Amino acid sequence: MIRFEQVGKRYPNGHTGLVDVSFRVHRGEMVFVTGHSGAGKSTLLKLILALEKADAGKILLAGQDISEITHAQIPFLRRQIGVVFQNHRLLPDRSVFENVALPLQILGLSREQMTKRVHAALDKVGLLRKEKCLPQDISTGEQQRVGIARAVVHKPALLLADEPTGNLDPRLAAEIMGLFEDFHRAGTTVLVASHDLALIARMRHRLLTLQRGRIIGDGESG
Ligand SMILES: Nc1ncnc2c1ncn2[C@@H]1O[C@H](COP(=O)(O)OP(=O)(O)OP(=O)(O)O)[C@@H](O)[C@H]1O
Repeated sequence: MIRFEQVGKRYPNGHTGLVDVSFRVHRGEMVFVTGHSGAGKSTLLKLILALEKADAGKILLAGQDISEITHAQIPFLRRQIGVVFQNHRLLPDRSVFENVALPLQILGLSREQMTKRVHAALDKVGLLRKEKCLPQDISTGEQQRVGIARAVVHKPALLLADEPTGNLDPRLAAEIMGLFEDFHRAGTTVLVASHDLALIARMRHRLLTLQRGRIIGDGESG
């Protein structure tokens, strides 16, 4: 599903993003990426999303070489991917339903199909009964679950998350990670960047460890 071959990324200010990074993630795998602040976790995710461009090596996503992707191809690439951020970035003046429906609007679905998909996604994260609420009227953990519903509503083959449990207490963090495991079990490829080693260790999935832009470990997390 994802293949990095000797990928390097240096930012224009001279900061090292990634150095000689090679790995493969198979379809349906769940993988954690960890490392200290500045180790390159976000850079790795941004390269997969074509938000940044690698300046060495090759990146393949579902067989497509995205190191050479054109602007016109980027929307098609992103349709295969769902993204969850730490601060979920919900639109404050739109209801839970409308926030989750956003990624579907460009797909040209009928109102009926759209409602069905949004309800299915909200159901998966246990929030069907909150669909009419505004983000400010639900808890932080619920807001993060809305962010996850929005990331999966278009049924992406790949789910990426950047510190998705960053500002949640340990119980909520475990609950959110449990949701990622549910999507993994249902066949989605899941890549989660996190520095919450205690939580990762309890979950037993593959763990890639980055240090100063290099992969220094690739093994089981538990
Ligand atoms: N847009 C940018 N411009 C310049 N340098 C950047 C940019 N983004 C990241 N960097 C640098 O690249 C390196 C890797 O950063 P990255 O954000 O990938 O790390 P991270 O592991 O995600 O860190 P954190 O856990 O703090 O989010 C750091 O030295 C950082 O300062």
